[in-house]
Amino acid sequence: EAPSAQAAFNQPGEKVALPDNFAFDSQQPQIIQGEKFQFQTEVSRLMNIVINSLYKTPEIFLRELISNGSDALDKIRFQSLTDSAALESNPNLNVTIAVHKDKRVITITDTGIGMTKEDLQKNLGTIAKSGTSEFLDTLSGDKADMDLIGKFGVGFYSVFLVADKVRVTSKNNNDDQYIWESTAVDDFTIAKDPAGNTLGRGTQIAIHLKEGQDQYLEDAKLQQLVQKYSEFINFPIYIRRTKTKTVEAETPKDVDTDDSEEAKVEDAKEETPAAPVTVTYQEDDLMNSNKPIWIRDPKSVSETEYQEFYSVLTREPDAKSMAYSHFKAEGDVEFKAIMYIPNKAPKDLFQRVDNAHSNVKLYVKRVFITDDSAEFLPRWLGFLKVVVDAEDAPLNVSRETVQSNKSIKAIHKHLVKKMFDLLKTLSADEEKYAGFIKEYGTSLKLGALEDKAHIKKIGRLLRYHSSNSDKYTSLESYVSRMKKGQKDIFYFTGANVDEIKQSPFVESLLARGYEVLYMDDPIDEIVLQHIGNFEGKAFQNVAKSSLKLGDEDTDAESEKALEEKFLPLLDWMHATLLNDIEKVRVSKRLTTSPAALVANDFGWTANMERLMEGQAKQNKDAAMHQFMKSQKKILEINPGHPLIIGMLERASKDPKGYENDKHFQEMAKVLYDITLVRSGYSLKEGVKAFAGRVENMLRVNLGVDEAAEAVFEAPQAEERDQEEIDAEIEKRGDILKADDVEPGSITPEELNRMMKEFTESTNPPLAGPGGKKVEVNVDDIVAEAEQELDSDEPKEAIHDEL
Ligand SMILES: Nc1ncnc2c1ncn2[C@@H]1O[C@H](COP(=O)(O)OP(=O)(O)OP(=O)(O)O)[C@@H](O)[C@H]1O
Repeated sequence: EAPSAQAAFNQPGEKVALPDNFAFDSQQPQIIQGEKFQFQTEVSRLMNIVINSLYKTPEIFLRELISNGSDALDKIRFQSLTDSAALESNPNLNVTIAVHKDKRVITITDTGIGMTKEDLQKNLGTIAKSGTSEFLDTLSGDKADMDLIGKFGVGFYSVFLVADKVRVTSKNNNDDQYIWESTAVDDFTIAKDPAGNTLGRGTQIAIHLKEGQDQYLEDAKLQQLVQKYSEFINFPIYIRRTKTKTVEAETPKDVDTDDSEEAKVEDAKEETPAAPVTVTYQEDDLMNSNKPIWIRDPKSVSETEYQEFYSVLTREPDAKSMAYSHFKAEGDVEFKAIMYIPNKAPKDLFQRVDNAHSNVKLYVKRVFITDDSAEFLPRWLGFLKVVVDAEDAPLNVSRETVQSNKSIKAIHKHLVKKMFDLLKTLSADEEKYAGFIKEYGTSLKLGALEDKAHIKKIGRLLRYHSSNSDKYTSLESYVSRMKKGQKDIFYFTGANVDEIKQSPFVESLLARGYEVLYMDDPIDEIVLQHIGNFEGKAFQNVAKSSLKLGDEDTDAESEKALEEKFLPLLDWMHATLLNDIEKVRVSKRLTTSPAALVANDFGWTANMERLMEGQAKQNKDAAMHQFMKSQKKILEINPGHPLIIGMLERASKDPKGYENDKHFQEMAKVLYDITLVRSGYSLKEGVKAFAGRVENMLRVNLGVDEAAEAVFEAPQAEERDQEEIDAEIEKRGDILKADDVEPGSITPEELNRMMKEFTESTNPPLAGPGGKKVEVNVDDIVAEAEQELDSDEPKEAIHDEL
C-alpha cells in the first residue's frame, strides 16, 4: 500500500526530502557535460508531428508524465513483491509536482523504478513500438491525425510541447544516478550526476518552459490539470507548495535550527520575543483520492466518474464507453472488475486479433501485475477494456502460468459470463444495441467461428439487415415472423444491402411475402455454416439450388409439363453454354428477371467466390480453390418472362438450330453474361468479349454488316529534319552569354550540350495521354535554366531538371 498523504508532509521549517536537482536558467542552455547521443530518426519525426499536431492541447504533457510516473511506481511495487529490498532505497511511493516560478521550471518527481544509464539512452532516445515508422508515414498533420497520434501514445516526447529544455534525473536500484538532457534538437546528453544519489530512487523531470507557456506556473491552473490527470492514478500525487504559517514565539527557535534554504523565518519583531512570527515552509498537497474506483461500491460511483476512469484507462482523453459493468465475483475466485465496451472499435481491432492484447489490466490486491496477457478473454473479445483486481491470483503471471492457473481460468470464465450479461442488457435498448452491432458485429461473428462453447448465446446476440424493416433483426424475431409452411431461415449474401435488394434471387421471395435476411459481411455465410441452425430452423441461402419455399406447387405433373414445354429451349441453351454451366432448368424462384445462376449446395455462391478470391491472392495455387472455382452453376430461366418465351418460340421452330444459328448462340451467351453479373459473379471471359457480343447484336438490330470494319485514317506525325533541330539549338545557345555565368558554375557550352541532348530526346515528340503530342515550351525551360545559373545548385541537378 502507498503511504498515507500525511507521511510525506513536512512540518513548518522542516527540510523537504525531495531534491530540486536542476539548475536551469535561461542563461545556461546546457548544464551538463556528458556523452552526446542522436535521437533515433523516428523519435525526431514523432517529436515534430507531436509538436505540430498537438500544439493546441499542450497540457497533455502533464497527463503523459504523470502516467509515466505511475507506471514506474507500478513497476517498483511489483518488483518489491518478490524482492523485499527493492523499496529500501525509498519506501515512499508517490509523484510530486513542484513549480519554481523564478526559474520558469516545473519538476515532476516520482519514486518509481527509475532508469539506469542504458534505460535513459534507450527509452528516451528510441521508440520500441514496432511499426512506428509505417505509422508515422501515414500521418499528414491534419485533424484526424490528432486522434491517431493520441491513440498511438505520444508519451514522454509530448513534454516538448511546453518545454525548450528538459532534464531527466533518474536513479535505478541497479545503477548510479544519471542525468539526461535535451533541447529536442537532434541530440541529447547523458552524464553521471555530479551531485551523487539525491533521489534515493525514481525519476525527476525538470521542464524549462518555452516562451508563452507560463500558465503552467500558475498554481490554480496547475492544480486543476494535475487533479484532472491524477484522479484515477493509484498513487498519491502531490503538488508542492510554499506556505506561510504564524507560530507562537517559542516555536521560531525550533525552526531556526533548521538549515534548509526554503524554510526561512521572518521574525517580524525580533526585539519582542512574545509576539507570533510567520514561517515559510513547503508542504505537499494531495491531489487525488488515491482509492481505486473499482474497489468502491458501484452505488457510490457516478456515470461521469466511470467515463472519466475509462478515458484514463485507455489513455485517450476523449474516449467514451457505450456500456460498462462493474461487478464483484465470489466463489471459486474472488475479484472486482470493471468491464467497458468502447464507443468505437479500434481501427486495428482485427489486425490485433492474432497478437497478445492489453485489454485486461490485472491487479492483485491493488498491485498492478500485468496488462499484457491474452488469456483473460477469448480473442474475439479483444475489443473490451477491463480492469480486474483479484484477491488470490498468482503474482508472477506470465503467459505460461496464465494457461495453467486455476484462478486465472476462473477469472476468464467469469469475465465471459459477465460480458454476455452486459450484452443481454444492452440488447434491450434497440438503438444502443444497433450501435454495438455496427462496431462489433464482426467480432461477434468471429466469436461464432472460434468459440464453440458459446455459439448458441452468440447466435442470439447477432443482428442482421432484413427485408422486414430498415432496422436490424435478431434471428429470434425473424423466426417469430416466419410464414406458414416455411421451414428455413432465408438469407442472401452480397457486398451491400442495396445490391442484395436488387438480386434476382431475392425478388421472388419478396414478391411472395417471405422475409429475407440481407447479409453484407463477407464472413456471414461461413458464420451461418458454423451456427448450423437457430432453434431447429436451418439457414437457406436463396442463391442455392436447394431452395424450398414451402409453398411450391407440389403438382409434379404440371412441373413436368413445364419442363417438357421448355425442353427445346433448355436443350438449345445447354448445348450453347456447355462449357459454362452444369445444366439449365425452369425456375420457380424468378419473377421479373429472365434468368438466374444458382450454385449447387456444395458450390460457392457469388459472395463466397469473392471472399475466397481475396484469400486465394495469398495462396494462388490452392488446389481446393481451383476446384471450387471450376464448379459449374445451374442456369434457371424464368418461364413467365417474355424474353424467355420469345427464345422458346425460336428454339421450337428449329430444334437443331443451335448448331448453326450464330445469332441465337450470341443471344444465349449475352443472356448468360448479364445473368452472371446480376447474380453477383464476375464475367468469365472479361468485358471485351461481352462488349463484342452486345455490339454484334446492335449491328444485327440495325441491319449493319457484321463483318464490316471501321474506316479510319490516322495522320502520321512527321519527323523533323536535322537542320531544323540544329537551328533551334543554336538559337537557344545565343541566349547564354559568357558574362551571365558565375565563375565555376555551368558554362554556356555545357548548357548547350544539355539542351541538345534534351531536344533530341523529345524528338519524336513526347507522347502524352491518348498519344497526343505534348507541347514543350523550350523558352520556359531556358528561362528556368537561366535562373538556376544564379543558384549554387550542382550542374547535375540542373541537367536532371531539364
Ligand atoms: N518516470 C519514468 N520512470 C521510469 N521510466 C520512465 C519514466 N518515464 C518514461 N520512462 C521509460 O521511458 C519509456 C518511454 O516513455 P514514453 O512515455 O515515451 O512511452 P510509453 O510510456 O512506453 O508509452 P505511452 O506513453 O505511449 O503509452 C517508458 O516505456 C519507460 O520505460
